[in-house]
Amino acid sequence: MISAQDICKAFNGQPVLRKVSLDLMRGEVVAVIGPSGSGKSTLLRCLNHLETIDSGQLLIEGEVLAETNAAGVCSYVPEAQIRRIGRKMGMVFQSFNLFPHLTVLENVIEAPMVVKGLARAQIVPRAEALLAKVGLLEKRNSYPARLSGGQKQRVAIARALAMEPDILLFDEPTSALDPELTGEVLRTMRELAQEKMTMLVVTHEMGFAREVANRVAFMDRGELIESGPAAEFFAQPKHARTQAFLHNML
Ligand SMILES: Nc1ncnc2c1ncn2[C@@H]1O[C@H](COP(=O)(O)OP(=O)(O)OP(=O)(O)O)[C@@H](O)[C@H]1O
Repeated sequence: MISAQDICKAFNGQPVLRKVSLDLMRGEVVAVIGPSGSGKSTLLRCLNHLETIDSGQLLIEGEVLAETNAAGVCSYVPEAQIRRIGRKMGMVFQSFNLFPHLTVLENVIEAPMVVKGLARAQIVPRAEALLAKVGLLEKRNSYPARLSGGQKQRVAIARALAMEPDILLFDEPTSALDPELTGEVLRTMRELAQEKMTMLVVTHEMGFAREVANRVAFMDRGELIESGPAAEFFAQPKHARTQAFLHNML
């Protein structure tokens, strides 16, 4: 699980996250929604240590990643620990971030070989099983340039799963896709949710948030305004800012 408490983050003196607190329990799917520029991606990137926080506390699977003392000084655990904790999380980006010079299969086996030191023969069967799971086994020798956006994103999901993470973080996984290709990616994510994969999903897909997420969190201007069970959240948003946002989106 993830526990983020009172996370603050500024870029060039401009606050982007203002005391954001969010918990993600094991097996839970949480969707983070909100207007453009509200800090959703920054929050996700802070959880995955792609950005550092200025203050607050981050716990990943019960282990401290960063904490802030009474004097307000924030410190991270040592680098080796950061890397080990980081491996508990897999990340899927809006822009896929596949290696263009590697085939689909090579993309999936790269990190387990380089980061975990697994032998190729050890990881290939698992990589092939993951590609079969996302419906792309027949593309294993293709290069990313030959795939559609939806296929690329499904490879990116298989690649993240190949590291056997406890938690998957998705940063607007369908935003770069043509509308007709979002369905196949959302279907894969829905299957993962059914298998009780713990997932935090920054998304503009209200349908996904409503149907698949257990909980929805709404961010606006760097603040986490409210969060709650998906059905309740959509039926009875409590805060006026949430109501206005949903009114425009739905
Ligand atoms: N590396 C950075 N340097 C400076 N400013 C940044 C950086 N990353 C994000 N920001 C700023 O932080 C604010 C929040 O950005 P963020 O990408 O987290 O928002 P978001 O809610 O994910 O938006 P979107 O839905 O458009 O992706 C924005 O004003 C953005 O310009």
